[in-house]
Amino acid sequence: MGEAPAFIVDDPQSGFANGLGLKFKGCETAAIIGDRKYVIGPANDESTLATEVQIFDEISGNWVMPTVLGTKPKPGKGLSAVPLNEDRILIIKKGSTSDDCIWFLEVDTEYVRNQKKSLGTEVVAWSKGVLGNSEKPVVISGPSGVGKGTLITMLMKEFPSMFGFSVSHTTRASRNMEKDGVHYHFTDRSVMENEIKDGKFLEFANVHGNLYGTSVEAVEVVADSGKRCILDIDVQGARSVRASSLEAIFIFICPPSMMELENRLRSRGTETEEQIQKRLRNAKAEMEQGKSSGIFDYILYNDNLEQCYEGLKKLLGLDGSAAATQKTSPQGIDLPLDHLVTKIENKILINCGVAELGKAAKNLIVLDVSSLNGGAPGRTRGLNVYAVDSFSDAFAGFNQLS
Ligand SMILES: Nc1nc2c(ncn2[C@@H]2O[C@H](COP(=O)(O)OP(=O)(O)O)[C@@H](O)[C@H]2O)c(=O)[nH]1
Ligand SMILES: Nc1ncnc2c1ncn2[C@@H]1O[C@H](COP(=O)(O)OP(=O)(O)O)[C@@H](O)[C@H]1O
Repeated sequence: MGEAPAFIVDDPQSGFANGLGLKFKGCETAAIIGDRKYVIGPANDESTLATEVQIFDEISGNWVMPTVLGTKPKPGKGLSAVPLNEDRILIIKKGSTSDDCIWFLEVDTEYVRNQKKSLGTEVVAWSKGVLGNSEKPVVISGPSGVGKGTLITMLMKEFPSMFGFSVSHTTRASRNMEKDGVHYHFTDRSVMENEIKDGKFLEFANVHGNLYGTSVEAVEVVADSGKRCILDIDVQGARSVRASSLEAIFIFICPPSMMELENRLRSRGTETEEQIQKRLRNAKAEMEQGKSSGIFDYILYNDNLEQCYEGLKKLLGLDGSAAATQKTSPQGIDLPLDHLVTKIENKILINCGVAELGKAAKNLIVLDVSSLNGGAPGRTRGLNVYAVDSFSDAFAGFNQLS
């Protein structure tokens, strides 16, 4: 049996409904947790373009120094604060860019009690509220020189708003045309090994004598932008991802022959003879594992590039129809001033009001708070955001609503 809603705000202008609700005074909002009131809004100091949180401690009767959260709320756009538990508040605000940022704050209650001269709140996680991100990430593997990079570049060029590349870390030297942070994050082995120890990597492997790895951050950055993540990783990495909690589609790319693979590697002209020989030796084992390991959902032969690309698009459901493109394009969420927020257990429903004629954006947005995984600052992204058609769709699974 489901619980009653924690609160439902019928009239946002009327103040704190059920002791937990929202207060809209222009672009200001507040939440009360126990003896503390958290007021969130534009900074009093007009010269700073910031949103601030101020905490009022009822017991000491003191206001705590404001903490800066990020850029100012957008004029005319909504801002809400939802208490999640004793020390966490979810702040929902329209970002300063075209996206809606959802800020999830962990409040340092210790500070409020001790009146320390430090920040009273800390942003522990954030997520951009973008719809259309439910498609599984795509893992692409295959021997060096088979054409993975070429195929991925074609896909990203044709569907720029749909796919985002997971930028790996590597200890290998950069090639002429490669840019740090775009093709790879080029790094030192000792730095990367420490980061691996710190749990920052989803997977890593020694490939052709260098260390390569996918950071959790690399995948989250793409997810936060509302795009479908593409990973270009070797077979060992694909095996690790298969064993991880990341659900993905695994595609292995094969060359038409080893001779053609060698031709492509040589004509690319990015490796020394020694490196080419190493890559060709490794290619044999990779081909065997790729075809027989059971890791991969699909095998594609890259003989004719155009045909292989068409095959890839077909696997990804991109058959060229407008409907397919529409289905996976991310949509930002509008957040008007007069939206309503409802929280039931782990779900928060934002009702953004009546749809503007001709606008595709859905107006009932669900934030699934249970998908937040907690942890260190900057590591806790992953709020699951989706649109529904009706209130009951949002809370399907709860047996009873009061
Ligand atoms: N496991 C793993 N492999 C990666 C990662 N990034 C790249 N690779 C693989 O490392 C191998 C070498 O990549 P690279 O040095 O760019 O050479 P190329 O494949 O010949 O273009 C390829 O098989 C890539 O798929 C990663 O983050 N993790
Ligand atoms: N189907 C194909 N036919 C001929 N050359 C190809 C084909 N696919 C890719 N290439 C070329 O082969 C070389 C290696 O491709 P690349 O995408 O760098 O491989 P990978 O990323 O798998 O190492 C590049 O010069 C690319 O232009």
